[in-house]
Amino acid sequence: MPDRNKIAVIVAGGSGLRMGSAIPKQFMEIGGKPVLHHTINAFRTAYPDIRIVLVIPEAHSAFIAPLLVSFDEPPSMTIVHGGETRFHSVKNGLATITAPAVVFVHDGVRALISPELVRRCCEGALAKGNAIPAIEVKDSLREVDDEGNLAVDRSRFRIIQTPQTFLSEQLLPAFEQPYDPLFTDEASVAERFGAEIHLVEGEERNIKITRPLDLAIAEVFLKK
Ligand SMILES: Nc1ccn([C@@H]2O[C@H](COP(=O)(O)OP(=O)(O)OP(=O)(O)O)[C@@H](O)[C@H]2O)c(=O)n1
Ligand SMILES: C[C@](O)(CO)[C@H](O)COP(=O)(O)O
Repeated sequence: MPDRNKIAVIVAGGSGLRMGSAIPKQFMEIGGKPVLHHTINAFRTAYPDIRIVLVIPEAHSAFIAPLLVSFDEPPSMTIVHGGETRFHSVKNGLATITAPAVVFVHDGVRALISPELVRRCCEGALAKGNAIPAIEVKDSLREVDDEGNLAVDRSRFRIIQTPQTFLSEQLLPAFEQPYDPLFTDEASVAERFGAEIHLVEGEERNIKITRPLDLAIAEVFLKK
């Protein structure tokens, strides 16, 4: 397959209610730089010519300028407004894509991602159409319902991460489907549209910064 454009749709359109911070978590600083700075840098390190599509709520526009000045060399970046749910935010980001590309959809708050994982996902998508990073479950699992709870075999499950990476011709048509609350990630959207999903090895450290404890963990890794 000839060399393809690479586009990272970085979704940061959420409100971060579980973090409970005054500043939205995607703009909080770690090691003197906004969380999104670290996320964007991992993609630029993996592929210096990558195009970044950053999805943020209109209400957070004031945070864009400080983010841009945090880079020595500002990235080539398209800014798009977020939607009501993650699905709608991703859809707004995908609307900017007009030519064939490898598309990474990544949670802006997964700032600990390594450039190696970005490259692994790209190679997987080029080989199989999509690549979804996943890690094994460390804890015991129980299935809970109204009747009680039951131990389940954890080896049958995986924890799913981002960047969920696709050839654009597979991902864009899938996002024309009507929204379903079961669409918690891009793999679920593409699968409903008929795609076979391919997992690649994720990273333990690629956490989604959700609560204050996650921020403390991120500081350990990213503080210089
Ligand atoms: N309408 C939305 C909701 C979420 N996201 C993004 O999807 C990623 C994963 O969501 P999560 O971390 O759960 O973010 P929030 O929705 O901001 O958090 P909370 O549920 O605590 O409010 C985040 O990068 C978030 O900004 C988005 O772009 N648009
Ligand atoms: C996409 C995701 O990060 C994969 O684990 C996750 O599904 C996002 O869920 P959220 O409820 O929107 O945070």
